[in-house]
Amino acid sequence: MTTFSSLGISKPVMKALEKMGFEEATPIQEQTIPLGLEGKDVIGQAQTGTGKTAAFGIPMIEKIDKDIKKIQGLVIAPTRELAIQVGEEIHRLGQFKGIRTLPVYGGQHMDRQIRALKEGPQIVVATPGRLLDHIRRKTINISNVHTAVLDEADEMLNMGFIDDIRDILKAIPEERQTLLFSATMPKEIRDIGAKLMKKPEEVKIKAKEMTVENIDQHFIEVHEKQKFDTLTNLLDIHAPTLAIIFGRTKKRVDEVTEGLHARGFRAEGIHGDLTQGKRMSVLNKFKNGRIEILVATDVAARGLDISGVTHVYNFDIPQDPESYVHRIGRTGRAGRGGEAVSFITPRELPHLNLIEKVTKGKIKRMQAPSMDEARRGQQQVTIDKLTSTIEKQELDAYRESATEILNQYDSVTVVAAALKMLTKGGRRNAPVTLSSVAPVSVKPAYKDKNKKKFRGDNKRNFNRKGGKPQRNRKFQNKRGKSNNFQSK
Ligand SMILES: Nc1ncnc2c1ncn2[C@@H]1O[C@H](COP(=O)(O)OP(=O)(O)OP(=O)(O)O)[C@@H](O)[C@H]1O
Ligand SMILES: [Mg+2]
Repeated sequence: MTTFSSLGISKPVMKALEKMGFEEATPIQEQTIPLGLEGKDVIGQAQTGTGKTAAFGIPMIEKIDKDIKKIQGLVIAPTRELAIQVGEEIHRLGQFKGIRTLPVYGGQHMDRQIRALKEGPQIVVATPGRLLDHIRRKTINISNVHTAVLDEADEMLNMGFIDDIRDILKAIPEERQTLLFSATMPKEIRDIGAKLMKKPEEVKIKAKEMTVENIDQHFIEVHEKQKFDTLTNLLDIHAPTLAIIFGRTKKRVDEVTEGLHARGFRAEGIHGDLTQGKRMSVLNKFKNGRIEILVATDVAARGLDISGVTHVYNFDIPQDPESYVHRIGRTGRAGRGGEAVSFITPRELPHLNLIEKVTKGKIKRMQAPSMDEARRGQQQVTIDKLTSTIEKQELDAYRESATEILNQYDSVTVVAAALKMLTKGGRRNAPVTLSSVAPVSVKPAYKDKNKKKFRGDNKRNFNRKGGKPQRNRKFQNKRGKSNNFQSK
């Protein structure tokens, strides 16, 4: 067990950690915070939900001179929602040191952002496009930045972002400290990253699998046309507290969301074509439980930390194994459990094999549930509610009417009628048709690289390779959550 105080953390940050309920450092924090404090460049890789934000946030905060009202720390993240979330976590960590943190992202009023930048934030958490806009307009000064972080580094160094990142880093002094963090780091991308750094130290928290072991992973082989019925049946059986459903395209997300509405589920979609205001309001509704289902493109795949997400469904299998890791990592965070179910059409089975091989995980086959099981699932939800009402007592006001009705009908009939009335699902048969989509195929690059092992290989063999069994370390934070982070 490593306490934060043994890592040489200052009093104000210790006070913040205590307030946040962080008692012990997670393995990635334990290993990278000292390096960060020494000023070393670091490439940090650890599973989803294991505290990478604080791993780079804490040393960054420690190095800020709070009397200098200039941007000294810069974090770059791939999506707006993630920039906001990381900004909030850094703000919490730096609250007693009096550090000003500002998120800067697209879709926000430029004028308002420029005004906020003039107020002298010391840490900026930005998305690359908007940050470059400010650099080009000279409305941001990052010439005093001494610490730069790429969160979701492999995504930031991938084709879509790499040119922007190069341009941004050019505007920061070369003697900076550069930190790269992600749950996934393909070697080619890591090599690109290392070229932007000075003698980087690599910290990779060893784990048997790339995905967190407390996420139960399943797949269902299902034809395209049956996916939607399978989904609603599963939702009835699982009765998730909060669930994220990933679809391949924006149109797909819209269609699945509409279909879920037609069948009586509280769901909203999130993707890049929505206004920023809408994106935020959908996410907020999801966070405070006003909707129970978020249907999303990969815009929500990385980094988002929403407590209470119990289930992730890959309505469409993702193109890259890395994307699979991040998507399912929206559940099973900070040591909690979670369940992930992926829908695979028969032609996509080789793609599933590739995902298993790259992530070194086992995705267990499960059968598509029947309508009958779904109906029982719906009723179970009602029964649970009924049971908890019984346990709470306070039923005296209803006893007289209950006795009257029981004089007329037998008890099973009465309870059955009550269950029927209370059980949702009247709209479960609403017809829903989605536009058809082509199956995902294995990218040629992956195919070539994995050709030999991949073709005749049997899943079992490549799942068993490498890595010793992991020990689990439990610790409880003050909010009462049991954090079962995996230890090294
Ligand atoms: N030492 C700790 N003790 C208790 N909770 C922690 C600790 N460190 C982080 N957490 C909490 O764990 C959750 C996950 O942290 P974080 O979002 O930083 O994970 P991550 O490794 O960046 O995941 P991802 O790869 O999905 O981005 C957050 O709610 C965070 O506040
Ligand atoms: Mg993260």
